[in-house]
Amino acid sequence: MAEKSREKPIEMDDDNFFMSLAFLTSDRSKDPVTQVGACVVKDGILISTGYNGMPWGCSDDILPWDGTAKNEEENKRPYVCHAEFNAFVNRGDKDLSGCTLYTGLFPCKDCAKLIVQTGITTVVYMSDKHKEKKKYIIARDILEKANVEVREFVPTYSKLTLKSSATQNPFTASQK
Ligand SMILES: Nc1nc(=O)n([C@H]2C[C@H](O)[C@@H](COP(=O)(O)O)O2)cc1CO
Ligand SMILES: [Zn+2]
Repeated sequence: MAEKSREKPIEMDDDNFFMSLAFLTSDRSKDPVTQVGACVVKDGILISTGYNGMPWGCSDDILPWDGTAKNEEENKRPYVCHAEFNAFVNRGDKDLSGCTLYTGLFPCKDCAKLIVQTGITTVVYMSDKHKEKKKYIIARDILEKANVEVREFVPTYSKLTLKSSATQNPFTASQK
């Protein structure tokens, strides 16, 4: 009997796996404009995940997400917990020193400070679409000054097609 030929599975490395997980996590966000997901990883093991949303117990429906209200306090932006922030909160009592953070969007300056203070040593991001804005210039500067390694993720895995408004691009990876 002829033996069935088996294709060797393509290896899915840490970067492709954990960024995909960050994007999957982002789908839980109620933000209709920008869904962001993040995960924290130590030595190839998942420590926690987070996505952007209102603080626990605050309804998602009491304030508009779209930034159209006249006063700042009537918009969602100042209230929302960022994906990275929630990933840190969700870690429980685990030590984050030496961890890698995967995030769909480049961290803001407040999350950059948390990254440094928690001892995270590497940040992998998919999009830095707001990089010219001051708060991201400052964020990058904070990470650089604190010697946090920052790198852009370039997908190389063929089996994934994920979409997220974090990048405004379909995340269509292909094996190179
Ligand atoms: N790194 C990030 N993580 C996040 O979770 N967000 C969230 C907060 C908001 O819900 C949404 C849009 O953020 P902003 O562009 O208005 O600020 O994305 C935004 C950024 C960008 O700083
Ligand atoms: Zn942030």
